[in-house]
Amino acid sequence: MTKIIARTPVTPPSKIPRMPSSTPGPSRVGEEKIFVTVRMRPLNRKEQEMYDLIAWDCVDDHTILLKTPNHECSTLQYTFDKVFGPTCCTQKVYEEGAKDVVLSALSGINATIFAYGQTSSGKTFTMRGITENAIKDIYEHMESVSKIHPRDFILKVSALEIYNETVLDLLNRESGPLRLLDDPQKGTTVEKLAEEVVKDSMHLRYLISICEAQRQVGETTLNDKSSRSHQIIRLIIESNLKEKSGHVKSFVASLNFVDLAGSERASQTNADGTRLKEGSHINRSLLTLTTVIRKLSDGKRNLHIPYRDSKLTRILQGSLGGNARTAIICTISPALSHVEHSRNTLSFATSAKEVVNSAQVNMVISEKQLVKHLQKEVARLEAELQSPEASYLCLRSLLLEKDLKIKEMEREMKELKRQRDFMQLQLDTKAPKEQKGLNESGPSHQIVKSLSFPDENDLLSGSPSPRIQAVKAAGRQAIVRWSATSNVSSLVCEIRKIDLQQRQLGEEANRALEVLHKEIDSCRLGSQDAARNIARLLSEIKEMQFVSCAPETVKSGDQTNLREEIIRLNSEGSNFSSLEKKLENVQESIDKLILSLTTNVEVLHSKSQAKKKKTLPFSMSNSPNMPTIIRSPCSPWSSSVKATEHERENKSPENDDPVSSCNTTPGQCNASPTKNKGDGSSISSREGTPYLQKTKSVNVRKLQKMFEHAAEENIRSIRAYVTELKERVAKLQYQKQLLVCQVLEMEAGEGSTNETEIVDQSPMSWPSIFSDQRKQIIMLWHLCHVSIVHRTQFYMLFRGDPSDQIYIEVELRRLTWLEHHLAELGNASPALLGDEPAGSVSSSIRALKQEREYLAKRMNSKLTTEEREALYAKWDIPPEGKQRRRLQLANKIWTDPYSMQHVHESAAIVAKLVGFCEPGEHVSKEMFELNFAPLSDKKMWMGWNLLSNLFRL
Ligand SMILES: Nc1ncnc2c1ncn2[C@@H]1O[C@H](COP(=O)(O)OP(=O)(O)OP(=O)(O)O)[C@@H](O)[C@H]1O
Repeated sequence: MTKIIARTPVTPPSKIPRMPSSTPGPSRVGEEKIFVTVRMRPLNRKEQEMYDLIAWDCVDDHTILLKTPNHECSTLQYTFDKVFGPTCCTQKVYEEGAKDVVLSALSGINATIFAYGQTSSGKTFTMRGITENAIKDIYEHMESVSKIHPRDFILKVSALEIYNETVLDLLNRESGPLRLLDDPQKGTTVEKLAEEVVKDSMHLRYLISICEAQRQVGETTLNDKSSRSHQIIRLIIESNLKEKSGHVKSFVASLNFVDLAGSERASQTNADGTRLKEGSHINRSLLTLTTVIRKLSDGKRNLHIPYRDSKLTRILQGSLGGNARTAIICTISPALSHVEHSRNTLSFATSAKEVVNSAQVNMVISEKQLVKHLQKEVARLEAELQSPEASYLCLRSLLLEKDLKIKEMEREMKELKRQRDFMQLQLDTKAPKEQKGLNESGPSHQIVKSLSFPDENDLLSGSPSPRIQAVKAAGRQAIVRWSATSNVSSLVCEIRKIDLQQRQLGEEANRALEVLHKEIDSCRLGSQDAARNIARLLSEIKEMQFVSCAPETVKSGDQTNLREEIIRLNSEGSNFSSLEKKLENVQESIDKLILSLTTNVEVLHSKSQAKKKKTLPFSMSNSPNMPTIIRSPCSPWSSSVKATEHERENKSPENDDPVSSCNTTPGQCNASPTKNKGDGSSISSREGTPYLQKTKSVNVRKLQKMFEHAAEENIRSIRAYVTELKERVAKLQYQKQLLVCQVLEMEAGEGSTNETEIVDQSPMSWPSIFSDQRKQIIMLWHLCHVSIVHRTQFYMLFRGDPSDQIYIEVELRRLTWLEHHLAELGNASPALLGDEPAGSVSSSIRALKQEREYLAKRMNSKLTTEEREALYAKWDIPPEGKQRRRLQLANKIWTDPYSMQHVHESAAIVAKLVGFCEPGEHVSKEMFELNFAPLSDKKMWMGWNLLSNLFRL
C-alpha cells in the first residue's frame, strides 16, 4: 500500500484554533489545540461517610473554582473547553467533549480520546460511556454517510494494556509481553498485536468486553476496582470513497480510546507489595506523560520531548503533538480531602490545553489501483510504438532517460566509494588501538561490549544475510560516528578541561600544604606528635605533587578518539581516588594537629598558671614569621581576608604593643620568654636585658591568647581549604561521570538528545528545572530500589543551589540509564543475559530491606521516647510491640515518591538516625559518594555497579 498524506498549510501558532465544542466536523485538519474538558464526579459513598466537603464549584460551562471556607472570592479558578459538574451524564460528556474528535476518524483523521485523573476519580466510568456512545455514533454515521456517498467501511480493533511498563495484548493474552518497534512511517508500533476485523457493532462491543475482562484490576483503599494498567483500545477505520470522476480514494485512520491508570499516593491508598509496585510504575509513566505535555505546551519547536521515557508516551506519541486530533477528559473528585490531587490534575489539564496537534487526512491508494493505472499506461505506450515515427521518438526519449540514469548512478557510486574509503580509514586507525586496549587492559573489552548494543529492529526483522548485516552494522557505526563527531570532540575537550582542573587542584593543594608546613614549623610546639604530623604532611605534599602531575604523561592522541579518552580516564580513576585519599589523610592530620595544639596550649596554659612562669606558645624568635603566615600567599584560602583582619585585630595599640615594637627592632627582640608576675601584667623573662627592662610590661596571657587564636584560625583556614579541595575533587568526579553517561547515551544512539536537552533547558529557570529533575530522581530511586541512606544524603545535600546542577544531572542520567538497563534485564530471557547479574534487582531489594532493619535498630539510640512516639502517631503505626513498631516505621519511610512532604519527612528521619546534618546547616558535598549502595553493605547492591563496572569507576 502506498500512503499519501494530504498535508494542510501550517497555521501560525497565534491563529491555531481551539476546536469549537459540540460542532462535529469530521474533516477538520491542520494545526489545532488539544480539546480539554474536566469532569467532576459526585462525592462517593466513602467520602460521604467521612463527611468530606465539596471543595470545587463549577461556576459555568467552562470554569471551575476552588471554594474558600468562608465563601470569599477564590483566586484559584481554571478555565477549560468544557467543565462538567457532578450531575452531568456521560452522554453529554461524549456529545460535548469527544464526539467531534471521534467522528474525524471516519474521514481518515487519526483521533484519540483519553481520560486522565487521580485514582477513583471516574476515568473508567467515563471512558466506558464514551466508548459505548462512540460505537453507536460511528455505526450510525457510517450508515448515513454511505447513503449519500457510497463508501465501503472496514473496521478493525486491537487492544493493549501497559502493566508495570510491560505491553500486553488484551485480545490475545497468550502472546505474553509485546515489544515496541519504531517504524519511520507509522511511528511506534506494537509487534504482534492482534487485530480483529469487526463484523458489526455487537461484535465490537463483545470484543471490548473481552478487553475489560482481561485488564488488570485490583482493590485499593480508594477504589474497589482500581485499574492497575493503562488501557488503549484502538479502532482502525478504513474506507473507500468512489468519486464521480471514477477515482477511488481510500482513507485510513486510527481511533484510540485511552483509559489511563490513576495517579495515586501510597500514603492514601495504603498500598504495599504488588499494589505499591504497580502504583510506582503508574506514577512514573504518568510523570513522563506530564513532562511530555508540559514541554509540548511550551510551544517551542526545538524542545526535546522525552516520549521515549515511557511506553505510554511512545505509543501515544502521534496523539501528543502529532498527526491526530485529541480530546482529553480530566476527571476529578469533588472531595476536600483530594484537593491537592485535583489541583495537580487541573494543572495537567491547563498544560494540555496548550498542546498543538497537526492532524492530516491519511489517504491511501491501493496497489490494485496503481497496477490498473500502470497497465493502462503500458497499453498506451504499446499503441504509440506501433507507428515507426512514434517509436523513434519514444526510443530517443528512452535513451535520454537512460543516459540521465547512468550519470546519476555514477554520481551515487562516487559518493558510496568516498564513504567506503572514509569508513575504511576510520576502521584502520581504530583497529590497532582497540586491539591494544583489548590486550592491555580488561576494561576496554567491557567498554566495547557495552558500547555495541544490538539494534532492536535487526533482531526483530528475522535474520538477514550476513553480508547485509555487515553492511548494516558498518553503516550504523558510521552514522553513529558521523553524528557523534561534534559531540565527541566537545566531550574530548571536556575531558581535557578536567585534566587541567585536576592538575590545578593538585598544585593548589600543594601550595596549601606548604603554607601549612610553614605554619606548623613556626608554631614549634615542641610536641612530638606535631613533628610527626609535619613529616607526614610533607611526604603527602610530595605524593600529591606526583598524583597531580600524572596526567602530564598522558599522550594527547587523536582529538576525536573518545574511547581512548575514556580508557585513559579509567586509568586515571585511581588518580582521583588517590587525590581524594591524600586529602582525607591531610584532613586527618590537621585534625590531629589541632588536637595536639589545643592540648599543648592547655598544658602550657595550666603550667604557666601553676608556675607563674612559662614560655608563649610561639617563641618570640618566630614572631616575625607571623605576619607572613597570617597573610598567607595561598590565594584560594577563603579566609585570607579574615587572616588580615586578624592581623589587624591582634595588633595592640601602637605605643602599647611590645610585639610591634619588637618587629621594628628585630635584632633586639629575640626569643623572649615572658614571665607572668601574677598581677595581670607581664614582663620579659630576660629581666637583665636593659632594653626589655625599659619596655612596658607585657600581658603574657593576652599575647598567649592572641597567638593561640591566630594559630587556630590559620589551621581552621587550612582545614576549610582542604574541605573545599575535597569538594572540588568530588565535582571533578561528577564531571567525569557526566561524560561517561553522555558516551553511553551517544553509543546507545541517543546522543543526539544531549544537545537538544541543553537547548531544552535553557529557557527554563534553574529552580523549576531543579524541582522537575528532583522529582524524577526521587521516582527513579524508588523504581531502582536505591539505598535510602543514599537518597537521604543526596536529598539533604542538593537543595537547588545552582552549583548543584552537575550532581543533579549526573544522578538523573545514571538513574535513567539504570532504570532502562534493569527493565531490559527484567524483560530479557536468561539466555540473553549472558554474564549480567540477573539477580541484581532482587539483591538490591534485599539490601534495602536490610537497610530498613538497620535503621529500625538505630531508632532506640538515636531518638528519644517522645520523638519515637510522635513519629508513630504521625505515621499511623499501631501500638503493637516496640520492635515491630520501629520496623513498621522504617518500612514506611521513603515509600511514596509522589509526595514531597513524605520524602522530606523520610529524609529528616533517616538523617537523624544516621547522623547527617540537619537541613539548612552547611554540609560538605564532598561527603556524597558516587555510589547508590547503602552505607551498611555496598557489595549487596548491584544496580549502579553494572554501569560503573563497565568503566571501572
Ligand atoms: N460521574 C460519576 N457519577 C457517578 N459515579 C461515578 C462517576 N465517576 C465515577 N463514579 C464511580 O466512582 C468509582 C470509581 O470510578 P472509576 O473506577 O471509574 O475511577 P478511576 O478513575 O478509573 O479509578 P482508577 O484509576 O483507580 O482505576 C466507581 O464506582 C464509579 O462507578
